[in-house]
Amino acid sequence: MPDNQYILSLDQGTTSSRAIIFDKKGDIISVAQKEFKQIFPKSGWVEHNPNEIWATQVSVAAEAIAEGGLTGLNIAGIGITNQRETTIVWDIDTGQPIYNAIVWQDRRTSKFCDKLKKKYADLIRNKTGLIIDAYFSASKINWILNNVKEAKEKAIAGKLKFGTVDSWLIWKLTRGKVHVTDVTNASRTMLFDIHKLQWDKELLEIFDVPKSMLPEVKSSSEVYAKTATTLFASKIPIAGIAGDQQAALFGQLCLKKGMAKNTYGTGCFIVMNTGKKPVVSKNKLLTTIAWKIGDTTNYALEGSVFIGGAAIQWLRDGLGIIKKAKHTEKIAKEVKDSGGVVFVPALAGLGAPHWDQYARGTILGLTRGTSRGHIVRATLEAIAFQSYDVLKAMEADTNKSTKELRVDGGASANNLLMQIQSDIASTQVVRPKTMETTAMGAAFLAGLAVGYWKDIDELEKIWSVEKTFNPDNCQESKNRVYKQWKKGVKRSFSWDKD
Ligand SMILES: Nc1ncnc2c1ncn2[C@@H]1O[C@H](COP(=O)(O)OP(=O)(O)O)[C@@H](O)[C@H]1O
Ligand SMILES: O=P(O)(O)OC[C@H](O)CO
Repeated sequence: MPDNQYILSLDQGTTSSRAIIFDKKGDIISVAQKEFKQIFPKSGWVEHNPNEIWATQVSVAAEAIAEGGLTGLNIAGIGITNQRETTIVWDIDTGQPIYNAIVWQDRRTSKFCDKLKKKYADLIRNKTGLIIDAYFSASKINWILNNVKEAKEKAIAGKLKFGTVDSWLIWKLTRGKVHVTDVTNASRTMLFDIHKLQWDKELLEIFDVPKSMLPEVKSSSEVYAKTATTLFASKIPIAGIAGDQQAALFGQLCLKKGMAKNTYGTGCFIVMNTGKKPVVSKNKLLTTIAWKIGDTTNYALEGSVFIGGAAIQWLRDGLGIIKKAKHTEKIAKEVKDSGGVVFVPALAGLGAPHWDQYARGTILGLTRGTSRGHIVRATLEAIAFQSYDVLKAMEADTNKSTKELRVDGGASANNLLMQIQSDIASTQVVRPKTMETTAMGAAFLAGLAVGYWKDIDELEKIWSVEKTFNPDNCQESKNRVYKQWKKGVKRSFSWDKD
């Protein structure tokens, strides 16, 4: 591979599209990022404009290439990583989406999912590893087909395509020639059998989705297609795809069974590599596909916490008690503990391991002595406690204690939060030097496919530690606050149910 070659990673997230160029040492050459509009048509509904997703993504890609002083000829391969579950349906005749992208956070299909739970909970869990919830793509496709004029007829006639964001981007990058996804994204649709690695006929019937709409499912690291020449003035191989949480697991090099990472972004996503066999959770975690490279499929357990850093945003934008997210560390240090305050940030229901879509945010234990510091500290504790609840469930499922948790995402910059996490979970919390682990994971997958990096050993040399947080030994106080937390969580359950 000549020296002037790089890997371009497209990281299409919930709030922004980013493009990052990596060199062989894993160093970042350039980054470009654009936010796009969040559309909230009704309470609980969240949409994106797929054309805006595409426009922002392609423009940041061009910007990153130009900023690095490069052209398409310098890009050895493209890796794509994306917000998962978000559902796009488009018409192959017009090339246009028939509805906005329905975002993973969207709750409009909750009632439909409630009905399905009664009959299909076990069947769906056994085939897909998932717990029935509006979070996943299947009920969102069903909604589009039943609510957009003529959609059902067009779908039956084979005129519509469905894709998670990776599929949509590849469709656009190839000017409508290639309709693919990878196993990690497919495993989040609720239509994919994670054991047989294929779309499942029975699930397609339950959700009333014609098979012709679905993309071909590929591994996470192979050349799927080349970009259309008109885009980057050269045909660049698209060579890696993974959902963003799986990409982060790979980018954190959690390649061995038992290794786990937590991404502290808007939500918290804790994912543990469980090796070559899927582990069926007895504790309401999701079984999902970590990646497939060659013929080898790696599985993972995942716990998604819906509100993580978003709780900090709420302190800033909702309550107005902080000016910047990063101020939380200093403010929380003004008090020695949360003074008995417990904040359960169930602002969008509770995800793993509770799965209560009717839970709502709860602040308990207020007294006249409660200060802003207590509430801010309770918020940081809540992020750590929610993640710990998931970790405990993982430990119970795998019969092993977690020795090390690798961390990334915006809120992992908060040293106090990381220390609280280490203390409460009694585990080492390890923050890497390169925090762009999601983009890096997709770059690694693409780079392996095109021979930019030879093998995993070469990747191991790239990842390095920035800071390690070691747990304190205050078991007694830990037990006390955790007990209070559990009490608070119970109080938040079913709050919004009639
Ligand atoms: N120093 C900090 N302390 C606590 N939370 C932070 C800090 N910096 C950023 N955050 C939170 O991290 C989130 C942004 O992280 P990011 O990884 O960019 O999220 P996403 O990819 O989900 O958009 C925001 O919700 C923000 O409130
Ligand atoms: O875009 P993020 O980083 O908020 O991640 C979204 C997840 O993939 C949803 O499952």
